[in-house]
Amino acid sequence: MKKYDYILIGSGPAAYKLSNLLAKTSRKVLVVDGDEFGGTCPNYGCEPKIFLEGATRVVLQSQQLQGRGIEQTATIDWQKLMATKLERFNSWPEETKAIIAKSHDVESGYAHFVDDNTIEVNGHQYQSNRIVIATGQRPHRLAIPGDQFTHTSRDVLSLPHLPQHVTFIGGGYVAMELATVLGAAGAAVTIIDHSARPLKAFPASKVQVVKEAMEKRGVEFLMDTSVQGVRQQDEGFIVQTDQGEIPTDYVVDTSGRQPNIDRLALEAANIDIDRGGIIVNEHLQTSNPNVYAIGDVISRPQPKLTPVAEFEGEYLFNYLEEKTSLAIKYPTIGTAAFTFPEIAEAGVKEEEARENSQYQTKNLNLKYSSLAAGQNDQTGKLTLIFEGAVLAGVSVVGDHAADDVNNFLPIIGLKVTGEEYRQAIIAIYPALADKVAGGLI
Ligand SMILES: Cc1cc2nc3c(=O)[nH]c(=O)nc-3n(C[C@H](O)[C@H](O)[C@H](O)COP(=O)(O)OP(=O)(O)OC[C@H]3O[C@@H](n4cnc5c(N)ncnc54)[C@H](O)[C@@H]3O)c2cc1C
Ligand SMILES: NC(=O)c1ccc[n+]([C@@H]2O[C@H](COP(=O)([O-])OP(=O)(O)OC[C@H]3O[C@@H](n4cnc5c(N)ncnc54)[C@H](O)[C@@H]3O)[C@@H](O)[C@H]2O)c1
Repeated sequence: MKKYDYILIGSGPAAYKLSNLLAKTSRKVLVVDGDEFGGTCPNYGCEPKIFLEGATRVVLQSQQLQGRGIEQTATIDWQKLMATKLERFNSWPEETKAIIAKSHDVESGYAHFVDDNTIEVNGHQYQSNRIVIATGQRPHRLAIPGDQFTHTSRDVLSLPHLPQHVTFIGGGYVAMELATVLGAAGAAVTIIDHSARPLKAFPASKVQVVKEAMEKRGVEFLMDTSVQGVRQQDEGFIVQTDQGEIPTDYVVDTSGRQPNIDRLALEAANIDIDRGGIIVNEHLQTSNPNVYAIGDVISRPQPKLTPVAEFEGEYLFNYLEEKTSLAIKYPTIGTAAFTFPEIAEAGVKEEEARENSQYQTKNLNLKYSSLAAGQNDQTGKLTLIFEGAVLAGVSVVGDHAADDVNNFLPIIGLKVTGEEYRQAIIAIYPALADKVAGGLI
Protein backbone atom coordinates (compact mmCIF):
# COMPACT_ATOMS: atom_id res chain seq x y z
CA MET A 1 0.00 0.00 0.00
CA LYS A 2 1.32 3.46 -0.93
CA LYS A 3 1.98 5.81 2.01
CA TYR A 4 1.90 9.61 1.91
CA ASP A 5 2.75 12.50 4.23
CA TYR A 6 -0.57 14.07 3.21
CA ILE A 7 -3.67 12.89 1.35
CA LEU A 8 -6.03 15.65 0.20
CA ILE A 9 -9.56 14.53 -0.69
CA GLY A 10 -10.95 17.18 -3.06
CA SER A 11 -9.15 19.77 -5.20
CA GLY A 12 -11.37 22.86 -4.79
CA PRO A 13 -10.12 26.20 -3.42
CA ALA A 14 -9.48 24.76 0.09
CA ALA A 15 -7.37 21.78 -1.04
CA TYR A 16 -5.82 23.66 -3.98
CA LYS A 17 -4.46 26.32 -1.61
CA LEU A 18 -3.04 23.65 0.70
CA SER A 19 -1.56 21.70 -2.23
CA ASN A 20 0.14 24.87 -3.55
CA LEU A 21 1.75 25.53 -0.18
CA LEU A 22 2.82 21.87 0.17
CA ALA A 23 4.37 22.08 -3.31
CA LYS A 24 7.05 24.31 -1.77
CA THR A 25 8.05 21.52 0.66
CA SER A 26 9.46 18.02 0.11
CA ARG A 27 6.29 16.36 1.45
CA LYS A 28 4.88 13.36 -0.40
CA VAL A 29 1.29 14.31 -1.26
CA LEU A 30 -1.67 12.63 -3.00
CA VAL A 31 -4.56 14.78 -4.28
CA VAL A 32 -7.81 12.98 -5.17
CA ASP A 33 -10.89 14.39 -6.93
CA GLY A 34 -13.93 12.52 -8.23
CA ASP A 35 -15.13 15.32 -10.48
CA GLU A 36 -13.55 18.31 -12.24
CA PHE A 37 -10.20 19.32 -10.74
CA GLY A 38 -10.40 22.81 -9.20
CA GLY A 39 -13.80 22.15 -7.60
CA THR A 40 -16.94 24.28 -7.54
CA CYS A 41 -15.66 27.85 -7.70
CA PRO A 42 -13.71 27.83 -11.00
CA ASN A 43 -15.77 25.20 -12.81
CA TYR A 44 -19.42 25.58 -11.77
CA GLY A 45 -19.54 28.37 -9.17
CA CYS A 46 -18.10 31.85 -8.63
CA GLU A 47 -15.97 32.19 -11.73
CA PRO A 48 -18.36 31.25 -14.56
CA LYS A 49 -21.04 33.16 -12.61
CA ILE A 50 -19.01 36.38 -12.52
CA PHE A 51 -17.96 35.87 -16.15
CA LEU A 52 -21.65 35.86 -17.21
CA GLU A 53 -22.30 38.79 -14.89
CA GLY A 54 -19.94 40.88 -17.06
CA ALA A 55 -22.35 40.78 -20.01
CA THR A 56 -25.37 41.02 -17.69
CA ARG A 57 -24.12 44.28 -16.21
CA VAL A 58 -23.75 45.92 -19.64
CA VAL A 59 -27.36 45.06 -20.50
CA LEU A 60 -28.80 46.23 -17.19
CA GLN A 61 -26.74 49.41 -17.05
CA SER A 62 -27.75 50.30 -20.60
CA GLN A 63 -31.41 49.72 -19.68
CA GLN A 64 -30.94 51.92 -16.63
CA LEU A 65 -29.59 54.74 -18.81
CA GLN A 66 -32.20 54.51 -21.54
CA GLY A 67 -33.60 57.93 -22.37
CA ARG A 68 -30.70 59.62 -20.59
CA GLY A 69 -28.39 59.74 -23.60
CA ILE A 70 -28.34 55.98 -24.20
CA GLU A 71 -30.86 55.20 -26.93
CA GLN A 72 -30.14 51.55 -27.74
CA THR A 73 -29.98 49.05 -24.94
CA ALA A 74 -27.59 46.10 -25.16
CA THR A 75 -28.99 42.60 -25.67
CA ILE A 76 -27.49 39.16 -25.01
CA ASP A 77 -27.09 36.42 -27.61
CA TRP A 78 -27.14 33.54 -25.12
CA GLN A 79 -25.60 30.94 -27.41
CA LYS A 80 -22.66 33.21 -28.27
CA LEU A 81 -22.21 34.16 -24.62
CA MET A 82 -22.15 30.46 -23.70
CA ALA A 83 -19.66 29.74 -26.48
CA THR A 84 -17.29 32.39 -25.09
CA LYS A 85 -17.81 30.97 -21.60
CA LEU A 86 -16.92 27.45 -22.77
CA GLU A 87 -13.89 28.77 -24.64
CA ARG A 88 -12.55 30.25 -21.42
CA PHE A 89 -13.50 27.54 -18.92
CA ASN A 90 -13.50 24.18 -20.73
CA SER A 91 -9.79 23.48 -20.36
CA TRP A 92 -9.52 24.55 -16.71
CA PRO A 93 -10.05 21.17 -14.96
CA GLU A 94 -7.34 19.44 -17.00
CA GLU A 95 -5.00 22.43 -16.59
CA THR A 96 -5.60 22.47 -12.83
CA LYS A 97 -4.95 18.75 -12.60
CA ALA A 98 -1.72 19.19 -14.58
CA ILE A 99 -0.55 22.02 -12.28
CA ILE A 100 -1.13 19.88 -9.18
CA ALA A 101 0.53 16.86 -10.87
CA LYS A 102 3.77 18.86 -11.32
CA SER A 103 4.36 18.57 -7.56
CA HIS A 104 2.10 15.81 -6.25
CA ASP A 105 0.52 12.47 -7.18
CA VAL A 106 -3.05 12.90 -8.47
CA GLU A 107 -5.88 10.40 -8.74
CA SER A 108 -9.25 10.94 -10.49
CA GLY A 109 -11.96 9.15 -8.55
CA TYR A 110 -14.10 9.31 -5.42
CA ALA A 111 -12.34 8.46 -2.16
CA HIS A 112 -13.78 6.63 0.84
CA PHE A 113 -12.31 5.64 4.18
CA VAL A 114 -11.36 2.04 4.89
CA ASP A 115 -10.04 2.61 8.41
CA ASP A 116 -8.57 5.33 10.64
CA ASN A 117 -5.77 6.31 8.25
CA THR A 118 -6.54 4.51 4.99
CA ILE A 119 -8.62 5.59 2.01
CA GLU A 120 -9.56 3.76 -1.17
CA VAL A 121 -9.88 5.25 -4.65
CA ASN A 122 -10.57 3.24 -7.81
CA GLY A 123 -9.84 0.01 -5.88
CA HIS A 124 -6.39 1.20 -4.69
CA GLN A 125 -5.65 1.88 -1.02
CA TYR A 126 -3.53 4.75 0.28
CA GLN A 127 -2.38 5.51 3.80
CA SER A 128 -1.46 8.71 5.66
CA ASN A 129 -1.53 10.13 9.18
CA ARG A 130 -2.57 13.48 7.70
CA ILE A 131 -5.68 12.98 5.62
CA VAL A 132 -7.47 16.25 4.77
CA ILE A 133 -11.14 16.18 3.74
CA ALA A 134 -11.95 19.14 1.45
CA THR A 135 -14.92 17.75 -0.42
CA GLY A 136 -17.09 20.92 -0.42
CA GLN A 137 -20.84 21.05 -0.87
CA ARG A 138 -23.29 20.24 -3.63
CA PRO A 139 -26.78 21.55 -4.43
CA HIS A 140 -29.47 20.29 -2.10
CA ARG A 141 -32.25 18.49 -4.02
CA LEU A 142 -35.81 18.74 -2.74
CA ALA A 143 -37.54 15.37 -2.52
CA ILE A 144 -40.78 16.38 -4.26
CA PRO A 145 -42.89 14.64 -6.90
CA GLY A 146 -41.30 15.54 -10.25
CA ASP A 147 -37.85 16.26 -8.80
CA GLN A 148 -36.38 14.54 -11.86
CA PHE A 149 -37.46 17.62 -13.88
CA THR A 150 -35.49 20.08 -11.73
CA HIS A 151 -32.02 21.40 -12.53
CA THR A 152 -29.12 22.82 -10.51
CA SER A 153 -26.94 25.95 -10.63
CA ARG A 154 -24.34 23.84 -12.43
CA ASP A 155 -26.80 23.15 -15.27
CA VAL A 156 -27.72 26.85 -15.53
CA LEU A 157 -24.07 27.89 -15.83
CA SER A 158 -23.81 25.65 -18.93
CA LEU A 159 -27.31 26.14 -20.31
CA PRO A 160 -27.12 25.71 -24.11
CA HIS A 161 -30.42 27.49 -24.95
CA LEU A 162 -32.17 30.25 -23.03
CA PRO A 163 -35.63 29.08 -21.84
CA GLN A 164 -38.53 31.53 -22.16
CA HIS A 165 -39.56 31.16 -18.53
CA VAL A 166 -37.42 29.93 -15.62
CA THR A 167 -38.63 29.11 -12.08
CA PHE A 168 -36.23 29.01 -9.13
CA ILE A 169 -37.27 27.10 -6.01
CA GLY A 170 -35.46 28.95 -3.20
CA GLY A 171 -34.43 32.62 -3.17
CA GLY A 172 -30.89 32.57 -1.72
CA TYR A 173 -27.59 33.75 -3.16
CA VAL A 174 -27.56 31.27 -6.05
CA ALA A 175 -31.13 31.95 -7.21
CA MET A 176 -30.87 35.73 -6.98
CA GLU A 177 -27.60 35.86 -8.92
CA LEU A 178 -28.64 33.41 -11.63
CA ALA A 179 -32.07 35.07 -11.94
CA THR A 180 -30.26 38.36 -12.58
CA VAL A 181 -28.22 36.78 -15.39
CA LEU A 182 -31.10 34.89 -17.04
CA GLY A 183 -33.46 37.87 -16.69
CA ALA A 184 -30.96 40.21 -18.36
CA ALA A 185 -30.54 37.66 -21.16
CA GLY A 186 -34.29 37.84 -21.84
CA ALA A 187 -35.90 35.02 -19.85
CA ALA A 188 -38.98 35.65 -17.72
CA VAL A 189 -38.19 34.59 -14.13
CA THR A 190 -40.20 33.48 -11.09
CA ILE A 191 -38.55 32.98 -7.68
CA ILE A 192 -40.42 30.93 -5.08
CA ASP A 193 -39.34 30.79 -1.44
CA HIS A 194 -41.09 29.28 1.55
CA SER A 195 -39.86 32.09 3.79
CA ALA A 196 -40.89 35.76 3.92
CA ARG A 197 -37.96 37.25 1.99
CA PRO A 198 -35.10 36.30 -0.28
CA LEU A 199 -31.38 36.66 0.60
CA LYS A 200 -31.96 36.14 4.32
CA ALA A 201 -28.26 36.55 5.08
CA PHE A 202 -28.44 40.28 4.30
CA PRO A 203 -30.22 43.22 6.02
CA ALA A 204 -33.96 43.27 5.26
CA SER A 205 -34.20 46.92 4.16
CA LYS A 206 -31.38 46.52 1.63
CA VAL A 207 -32.72 43.20 0.32
CA GLN A 208 -36.02 44.99 -0.29
CA VAL A 209 -34.18 47.45 -2.58
CA VAL A 210 -32.73 44.56 -4.64
CA LYS A 211 -36.11 42.79 -4.76
CA GLU A 212 -37.92 45.93 -5.93
CA ALA A 213 -35.31 46.57 -8.65
CA MET A 214 -35.71 42.98 -9.88
CA GLU A 215 -39.52 43.26 -9.77
CA LYS A 216 -39.32 46.43 -11.86
CA ARG A 217 -37.47 44.38 -14.47
CA GLY A 218 -40.27 41.80 -14.43
CA VAL A 219 -38.96 39.17 -11.99
CA GLU A 220 -41.86 37.64 -10.06
CA PHE A 221 -41.37 36.77 -6.37
CA LEU A 222 -43.67 34.29 -4.63
CA MET A 223 -42.72 34.42 -0.95
CA ASP A 224 -44.22 32.34 1.88
CA THR A 225 -44.99 29.78 -0.80
CA SER A 226 -44.46 26.02 -0.57
CA VAL A 227 -43.69 23.95 -3.63
CA GLN A 228 -45.60 20.67 -3.77
CA GLY A 229 -44.29 19.20 -6.99
CA VAL A 230 -43.37 19.62 -10.64
CA ARG A 231 -45.20 17.92 -13.49
CA GLN A 232 -44.48 17.75 -17.19
CA GLN A 233 -47.03 18.97 -19.72
CA ASP A 234 -47.05 19.04 -23.53
CA GLU A 235 -44.73 22.01 -23.68
CA GLY A 236 -42.77 22.69 -20.53
CA PHE A 237 -43.70 22.07 -16.90
CA ILE A 238 -46.11 23.07 -14.16
CA VAL A 239 -44.75 23.95 -10.73
CA GLN A 240 -47.45 23.14 -8.18
CA THR A 241 -47.48 25.35 -5.08
CA ASP A 242 -49.87 25.96 -2.19
CA GLN A 243 -50.67 29.32 -3.87
CA GLY A 244 -51.47 27.94 -7.34
CA GLU A 245 -49.80 26.53 -10.44
CA ILE A 246 -46.96 28.13 -12.40
CA PRO A 247 -46.42 27.15 -16.04
CA THR A 248 -42.69 27.28 -16.83
CA ASP A 249 -40.04 25.99 -19.23
CA TYR A 250 -37.18 25.26 -16.84
CA VAL A 251 -37.10 24.63 -13.08
CA VAL A 252 -34.01 25.17 -10.93
CA ASP A 253 -33.76 23.75 -7.42
CA THR A 254 -31.92 26.47 -5.48
CA SER A 255 -33.09 25.36 -2.04
CA GLY A 256 -29.55 25.41 -0.59
CA ARG A 257 -26.34 23.38 -0.51
CA GLN A 258 -25.32 20.31 1.50
CA PRO A 259 -21.94 18.89 2.51
CA ASN A 260 -20.34 16.20 0.30
CA ILE A 261 -19.93 13.53 2.98
CA ASP A 262 -22.10 10.62 1.93
CA ARG A 263 -19.54 8.93 -0.37
CA LEU A 264 -16.74 9.10 2.22
CA ALA A 265 -17.77 6.21 4.53
CA LEU A 266 -16.85 8.46 7.48
CA GLU A 267 -18.03 5.85 9.97
CA ALA A 268 -15.12 3.59 8.95
CA ALA A 269 -12.75 6.26 10.31
CA ASN A 270 -14.89 7.36 13.30
CA ILE A 271 -15.36 10.92 11.99
CA ASP A 272 -18.21 12.83 13.64
CA ILE A 273 -20.68 15.00 11.70
CA ASP A 274 -23.69 17.17 12.38
CA ARG A 275 -26.26 18.84 10.10
CA GLY A 276 -23.70 21.46 8.98
CA GLY A 277 -21.05 18.95 7.90
CA ILE A 278 -17.86 17.54 9.44
CA ILE A 279 -17.22 18.60 13.03
CA VAL A 280 -13.72 20.02 13.59
CA ASN A 281 -11.90 21.52 16.57
CA GLU A 282 -10.05 24.86 16.67
CA HIS A 283 -7.19 23.27 14.67
CA LEU A 284 -9.54 21.91 11.99
CA GLN A 285 -8.95 18.39 13.29
CA THR A 286 -11.87 15.94 13.17
CA SER A 287 -12.82 13.43 15.88
CA ASN A 288 -10.20 11.17 14.25
CA PRO A 289 -6.72 12.59 15.10
CA ASN A 290 -5.31 11.51 11.69
CA VAL A 291 -7.96 13.41 9.77
CA TYR A 292 -8.54 17.16 9.25
CA ALA A 293 -11.26 18.97 7.29
CA ILE A 294 -11.31 22.36 5.53
CA GLY A 295 -13.60 24.40 3.28
CA ASP A 296 -17.34 24.21 2.69
CA VAL A 297 -17.60 20.64 4.00
CA ILE A 298 -16.99 21.63 7.63
CA SER A 299 -19.66 22.59 10.13
CA ARG A 300 -18.98 26.18 11.18
CA PRO A 301 -20.87 29.48 11.46
CA GLN A 302 -18.66 31.42 9.00
CA PRO A 303 -20.07 31.82 5.47
CA LYS A 304 -19.18 29.16 2.90
CA LEU A 305 -17.06 31.17 0.49
CA THR A 306 -13.94 30.63 -1.60
CA PRO A 307 -11.62 32.97 0.37
CA VAL A 308 -12.76 31.35 3.64
CA ALA A 309 -11.95 27.88 2.22
CA GLU A 310 -8.52 29.16 1.11
CA PHE A 311 -7.89 30.74 4.51
CA GLU A 312 -8.51 27.37 6.16
CA GLY A 313 -6.17 25.65 3.67
CA GLU A 314 -3.43 28.13 4.58
CA TYR A 315 -4.10 27.87 8.32
CA LEU A 316 -3.90 24.07 8.19
CA PHE A 317 -0.59 24.22 6.31
CA ASN A 318 0.86 26.54 8.95
CA TYR A 319 -0.47 24.40 11.78
CA LEU A 320 0.64 21.02 10.46
CA GLU A 321 4.00 22.34 9.31
CA GLU A 322 4.48 23.74 12.85
CA LYS A 323 4.58 27.40 11.84
CA THR A 324 1.79 28.11 14.34
CA SER A 325 0.24 26.30 17.29
CA LEU A 326 -2.56 28.84 17.74
CA ALA A 327 -6.24 28.08 17.20
CA ILE A 328 -7.74 29.26 13.90
CA LYS A 329 -9.04 32.82 14.18
CA TYR A 330 -11.18 34.05 11.30
CA PRO A 331 -10.58 37.62 10.14
CA THR A 332 -13.29 40.06 9.03
CA ILE A 333 -15.12 38.38 6.15
CA GLY A 334 -16.77 40.36 3.36
CA THR A 335 -19.69 38.84 1.49
CA ALA A 336 -21.75 39.96 -1.51
CA ALA A 337 -24.56 38.81 -3.76
CA PHE A 338 -23.78 39.78 -7.36
CA THR A 339 -27.31 40.85 -8.17
CA PHE A 340 -28.11 44.19 -9.86
CA PRO A 341 -27.96 46.26 -7.75
CA GLU A 342 -25.47 44.29 -5.66
CA ILE A 343 -25.76 43.81 -1.93
CA ALA A 344 -22.76 43.35 0.36
CA GLU A 345 -21.74 43.50 3.98
CA ALA A 346 -18.95 42.83 6.47
CA GLY A 347 -18.43 42.89 10.23
CA VAL A 348 -21.20 43.61 12.73
CA LYS A 349 -24.63 43.19 11.16
CA GLU A 350 -27.30 45.91 11.08
CA GLU A 351 -29.77 43.79 13.11
CA GLU A 352 -27.15 43.17 15.82
CA ALA A 353 -26.24 46.88 15.98
CA ARG A 354 -29.88 47.86 16.38
CA GLU A 355 -30.26 45.59 19.41
CA ASN A 356 -26.98 46.59 21.07
CA SER A 357 -26.37 50.07 22.49
CA GLN A 358 -22.56 49.81 22.20
CA TYR A 359 -22.94 50.41 18.45
CA GLN A 360 -23.84 53.65 16.65
CA THR A 361 -25.26 53.49 13.14
CA LYS A 362 -24.83 56.01 10.34
CA ASN A 363 -26.88 55.80 7.11
CA LEU A 364 -25.81 57.50 3.88
CA ASN A 365 -27.63 57.85 0.59
CA LEU A 366 -25.24 57.25 -2.30
CA LYS A 367 -27.45 58.28 -5.20
CA TYR A 368 -26.39 61.94 -4.98
CA SER A 369 -22.78 61.26 -6.00
CA SER A 370 -21.97 62.10 -9.63
CA LEU A 371 -20.67 58.55 -10.04
CA ALA A 372 -24.08 57.08 -9.18
CA ALA A 373 -25.99 59.85 -10.98
CA GLY A 374 -23.97 59.29 -14.17
CA GLN A 375 -24.98 55.63 -14.10
CA ASN A 376 -28.53 56.53 -12.97
CA ASP A 377 -28.12 54.24 -9.97
CA GLN A 378 -30.95 55.39 -7.68
CA THR A 379 -30.53 52.50 -5.25
CA GLY A 380 -27.29 53.25 -3.39
CA LYS A 381 -27.49 53.06 0.40
CA LEU A 382 -24.57 52.70 2.80
CA THR A 383 -24.81 51.82 6.49
CA LEU A 384 -21.78 52.20 8.74
CA ILE A 385 -21.74 50.71 12.22
CA PHE A 386 -19.30 52.23 14.69
CA GLU A 387 -18.13 51.03 18.07
CA GLY A 388 -16.86 54.31 19.49
CA ALA A 389 -14.41 55.72 16.95
CA VAL A 390 -13.80 52.37 15.27
CA LEU A 391 -15.76 51.07 12.29
CA ALA A 392 -17.21 47.67 13.24
CA GLY A 393 -19.51 46.88 10.32
CA VAL A 394 -20.70 48.01 6.90
CA SER A 395 -23.50 47.10 4.54
CA VAL A 396 -24.21 48.49 1.09
CA VAL A 397 -26.82 48.13 -1.60
CA GLY A 398 -25.98 49.68 -4.97
CA ASP A 399 -24.57 48.84 -8.38
CA HIS A 400 -21.02 48.52 -6.95
CA ALA A 401 -21.75 47.29 -3.42
CA ALA A 402 -19.14 44.48 -3.49
CA ASP A 403 -16.32 46.90 -4.35
CA ASP A 404 -17.65 49.45 -1.85
CA VAL A 405 -17.51 46.91 0.97
CA ASN A 406 -14.05 45.72 -0.12
CA ASN A 407 -12.90 49.32 0.27
CA PHE A 408 -14.09 49.37 3.89
CA LEU A 409 -12.67 45.95 4.85
CA PRO A 410 -9.12 47.06 5.77
CA ILE A 411 -10.58 49.75 8.02
CA ILE A 412 -12.74 47.24 9.88
CA GLY A 413 -10.18 44.41 9.90
CA LEU A 414 -7.26 46.59 11.01
CA LYS A 415 -9.43 48.60 13.45
CA VAL A 416 -8.35 51.94 12.02
CA THR A 417 -10.21 55.03 13.25
CA GLY A 418 -11.62 57.57 10.77
CA GLU A 419 -9.01 60.08 11.91
CA GLU A 420 -6.12 57.61 11.37
CA TYR A 421 -7.50 56.72 7.93
CA ARG A 422 -7.74 60.36 6.82
CA GLN A 423 -4.22 61.10 8.05
CA ALA A 424 -2.80 58.08 6.17
CA ILE A 425 -4.78 57.97 2.91
CA ILE A 426 -5.95 60.26 0.13
CA ALA A 427 -8.11 58.05 -2.09
CA ILE A 428 -8.56 58.53 -5.83
CA TYR A 429 -11.40 60.96 -6.47
CA PRO A 430 -14.21 60.70 -7.62
CA ALA A 431 -14.00 56.90 -7.68
CA LEU A 432 -15.63 54.30 -5.44
CA ALA A 433 -12.96 54.48 -2.73
CA ASP A 434 -13.82 58.14 -2.21
CA LYS A 435 -17.01 57.03 -0.46
CA VAL A 436 -14.87 55.54 2.29
CA ALA A 437 -13.35 58.79 3.46
CA GLY A 438 -16.75 60.50 3.02
CA GLY A 439 -18.45 57.88 5.18
CA LEU A 440 -15.90 58.10 7.97
CA ILE A 441 -16.19 61.87 8.46
C1 LIG B 1 -23.28 29.09 -8.22
C2 LIG B 1 -22.28 29.41 -7.13
C3 LIG B 1 -21.72 30.67 -7.05
C4 LIG B 1 -20.78 30.96 -6.07
N1 LIG B 1 -20.28 32.23 -6.01
C5 LIG B 1 -19.36 32.54 -5.07
C6 LIG B 1 -18.79 33.85 -5.03
O1 LIG B 1 -19.13 34.73 -5.82
N2 LIG B 1 -17.84 34.11 -4.09
C7 LIG B 1 -17.44 33.15 -3.19
O2 LIG B 1 -16.55 33.44 -2.37
N3 LIG B 1 -17.98 31.90 -3.20
C8 LIG B 1 -18.93 31.59 -4.11
N4 LIG B 1 -19.46 30.32 -4.14
C9 LIG B 1 -19.02 29.34 -3.11
C10 LIG B 1 -17.66 28.69 -3.49
O3 LIG B 1 -17.76 28.08 -4.76
C11 LIG B 1 -17.27 27.66 -2.43
O4 LIG B 1 -17.25 28.29 -1.16
C12 LIG B 1 -15.90 27.05 -2.68
O5 LIG B 1 -15.83 26.41 -3.94
C13 LIG B 1 -15.58 26.03 -1.57
O6 LIG B 1 -14.34 25.40 -1.84
P1 LIG B 1 -14.05 23.93 -1.28
O7 LIG B 1 -12.64 23.63 -1.70
O8 LIG B 1 -14.38 23.83 0.14
O9 LIG B 1 -15.06 22.96 -2.05
P2 LIG B 1 -15.37 22.73 -3.62
O10 LIG B 1 -14.93 23.85 -4.46
O11 LIG B 1 -16.82 22.35 -3.69
O12 LIG B 1 -14.46 21.46 -3.99
C14 LIG B 1 -14.68 20.20 -3.44
C15 LIG B 1 -14.14 19.15 -4.40
O13 LIG B 1 -14.18 17.88 -3.73
C16 LIG B 1 -14.55 16.87 -4.68
N5 LIG B 1 -15.09 15.70 -3.97
C17 LIG B 1 -16.27 15.60 -3.30
N6 LIG B 1 -16.37 14.37 -2.73
C18 LIG B 1 -15.25 13.69 -3.05
C19 LIG B 1 -14.75 12.38 -2.74
N7 LIG B 1 -15.43 11.53 -1.97
N8 LIG B 1 -13.55 12.02 -3.26
C20 LIG B 1 -12.83 12.86 -4.04
N9 LIG B 1 -13.25 14.13 -4.35
C21 LIG B 1 -14.43 14.52 -3.84
C22 LIG B 1 -15.57 17.57 -5.57
O14 LIG B 1 -15.63 16.91 -6.83
C23 LIG B 1 -14.97 18.98 -5.68
O15 LIG B 1 -14.13 19.08 -6.81
C24 LIG B 1 -20.39 29.97 -5.12
C25 LIG B 1 -20.95 28.68 -5.20
C26 LIG B 1 -21.88 28.41 -6.19
C27 LIG B 1 -22.47 27.02 -6.26
N1 LIG C 1 -21.83 35.60 -4.12
C1 LIG C 1 -21.47 34.62 -3.32
O1 LIG C 1 -20.56 34.75 -2.50
C2 LIG C 1 -22.18 33.29 -3.39
C3 LIG C 1 -22.96 32.98 -4.49
C4 LIG C 1 -23.61 31.74 -4.51
C5 LIG C 1 -23.46 30.85 -3.46
N2 LIG C 1 -22.69 31.19 -2.40
C6 LIG C 1 -22.56 30.26 -1.25
O2 LIG C 1 -23.44 29.17 -1.41
C7 LIG C 1 -24.29 29.08 -0.27
C8 LIG C 1 -25.59 28.46 -0.68
O3 LIG C 1 -26.36 29.35 -1.50
P1 LIG C 1 -27.82 28.91 -1.93
O4 LIG C 1 -28.46 30.02 -2.66
O5 LIG C 1 -27.74 27.56 -2.57
O6 LIG C 1 -28.54 28.64 -0.54
P2 LIG C 1 -29.17 29.67 0.51
O7 LIG C 1 -29.19 28.93 1.79
O8 LIG C 1 -28.56 31.01 0.43
O9 LIG C 1 -30.68 29.84 -0.03
C9 LIG C 1 -31.58 28.80 -0.10
C10 LIG C 1 -32.98 29.40 -0.13
O10 LIG C 1 -33.90 28.35 -0.42
C11 LIG C 1 -35.05 28.51 0.38
N3 LIG C 1 -35.67 27.19 0.51
C12 LIG C 1 -35.17 26.08 1.13
N4 LIG C 1 -36.04 25.05 1.02
C13 LIG C 1 -37.10 25.50 0.30
C14 LIG C 1 -38.32 24.93 -0.14
N5 LIG C 1 -38.63 23.66 0.15
N6 LIG C 1 -39.18 25.69 -0.83
C15 LIG C 1 -38.89 27.00 -1.11
N7 LIG C 1 -37.75 27.60 -0.71
C16 LIG C 1 -36.88 26.87 -0.02
C17 LIG C 1 -34.52 29.08 1.70
O11 LIG C 1 -35.54 29.76 2.41
C18 LIG C 1 -33.42 30.03 1.19
O12 LIG C 1 -33.93 31.33 0.95
C19 LIG C 1 -24.38 30.51 0.25
O13 LIG C 1 -24.76 30.55 1.60
C20 LIG C 1 -22.97 30.97 0.04
O14 LIG C 1 -22.17 30.53 1.11
C21 LIG C 1 -22.06 32.39 -2.35
